[in-house]
Amino acid sequence: MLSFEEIKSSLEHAGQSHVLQFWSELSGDDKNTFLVELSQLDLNELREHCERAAESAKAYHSATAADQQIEPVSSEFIGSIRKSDHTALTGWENEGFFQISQNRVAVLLLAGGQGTRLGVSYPKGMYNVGLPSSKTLYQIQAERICKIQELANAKHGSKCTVPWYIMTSEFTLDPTKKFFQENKYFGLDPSDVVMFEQRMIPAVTFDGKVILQDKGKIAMAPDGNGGLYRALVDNKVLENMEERGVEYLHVYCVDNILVKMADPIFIGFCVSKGADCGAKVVEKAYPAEPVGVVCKVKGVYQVVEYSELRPETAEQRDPGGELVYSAGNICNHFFTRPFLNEVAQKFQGKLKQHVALKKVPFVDREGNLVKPTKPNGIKMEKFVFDVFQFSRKFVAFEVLREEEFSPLKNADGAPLDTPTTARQSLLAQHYRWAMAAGASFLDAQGKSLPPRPRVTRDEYLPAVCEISPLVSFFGEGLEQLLGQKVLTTPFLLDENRAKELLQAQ
Ligand SMILES: CC(=O)N[C@H]1[C@@H](OP(=O)(O)OP(=O)(O)OC[C@H]2O[C@@H](n3ccc(=O)[nH]c3=O)[C@H](O)[C@@H]2O)O[C@H](CO)[C@@H](O)[C@@H]1O
Repeated sequence: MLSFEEIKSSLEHAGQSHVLQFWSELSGDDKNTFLVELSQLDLNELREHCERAAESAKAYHSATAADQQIEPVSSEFIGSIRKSDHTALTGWENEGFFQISQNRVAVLLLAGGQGTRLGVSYPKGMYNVGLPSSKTLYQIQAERICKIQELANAKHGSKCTVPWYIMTSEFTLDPTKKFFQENKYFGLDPSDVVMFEQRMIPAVTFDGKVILQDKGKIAMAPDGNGGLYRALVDNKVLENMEERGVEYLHVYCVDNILVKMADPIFIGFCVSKGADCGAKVVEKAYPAEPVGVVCKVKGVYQVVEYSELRPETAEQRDPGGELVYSAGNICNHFFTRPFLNEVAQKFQGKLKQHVALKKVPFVDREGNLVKPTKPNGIKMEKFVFDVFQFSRKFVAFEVLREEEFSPLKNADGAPLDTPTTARQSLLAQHYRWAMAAGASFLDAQGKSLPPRPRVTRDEYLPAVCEISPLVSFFGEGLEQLLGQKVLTTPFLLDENRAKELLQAQ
């Protein structure tokens, strides 16, 4: 820990001496806590950070939009589930399973966000969207890892591991760790779940002053999901991957209830194409949908984030009436370990800083706590996809929204991306799987329910059917369990029920 004098002089040097303006009013304990916090700041970079933030704030409104010199990616460039034949899909899947069975594949969860829009005080992964099983997002994801290992083992006679790397932040590390411990890591080996923390950076006023959220506390925020690359270095995560022989990473965000972790088709597609970097996309649903778009900027593949895409660009349509910028980013990325190494060594300091203007509570000069009603602060964030530009071979892969994308962003009451839409998406998918396996449903009074094999989350679901990932990941293996079965809604297929169904045959 640095001494008070050292910190004082560094803050003066950075033009931030106001940070200590209430020092004399703090208790001994508060002084200590504050010194610890200040010692952890990168004081050498503080001046540059504050100056850059102030410049960004000035440039924010006058800036040439990030989406200038933007071109759509051609549809031929994008690999696609919909447009590929059975042979191609099976080939990629086999390749993916082979790599998994050889311990070359890991998944990496971005879980450092604060989930402000959802409005919960705990990590989003701990959210229970109200499924019959009451499973949380973390549990669903953990069980998918168990299952993918089992499927790869069954195919290749292996005993493989898919390590789970989880990037957390100061907000999410402790509760996430505790939650996993309390739940015995949902059946995974704790040594294969590697949690690490991203850095936090100070929020700054429009004129470049660090914001005090309390007399002895700076307003800090995680450095964006692109903080991943620095966090990989800080926490020696790439070394851990190398020791385990991991070559391919599937990086994903916490809130998509349909995420296909370590998806063998996606991994196999990227590996077969010799890609070092890849992204899954879905067709954008409507122009203002809050998803980034995969496109080219100045000839280089990139994602332009929804917050930086002008409405007039988002609304452009081709002569057939389709959105021109329709390749919606679902925050599912593929990276090779060598590519991540290169990014970590050469490029992570060069990643673009994105500016978000936020309402940041602060203490004024008199020491009163103020909750601003309009934005007063700047939070700088890096984005995980900003490394695509450094890729030698980038590929995009289009998947089906109803099978793979239903994010939880907003609290119930909002029209989309809520606990209700997430729950409905999963239940609709599981109902379709049961139908495809040959099941039919009765209501609680024993009356037969009309089949709707192609139902989606936006339609009326005739029956409630939830299938544990420990029983089936992709809908596989259900004919044997559910074929010709008449099931009563609500129906929960967990491992015990699966055993009973097998024994009854
Ligand atoms: C920058 C980014 O990736 N944007 C994507 C993100 O947008 P969106 O704005 O929804 O991004 P979120 O804020 O939800 O963050 C995405 C993920 O990154 C994590 N996180 C966020 C901030 C942070 O400092 N640390 C951290 O780990 C979150 O926990 C989450 O798992 O998902 C959308 C799909 O749902 C995509 O269309 C957007 O292009």
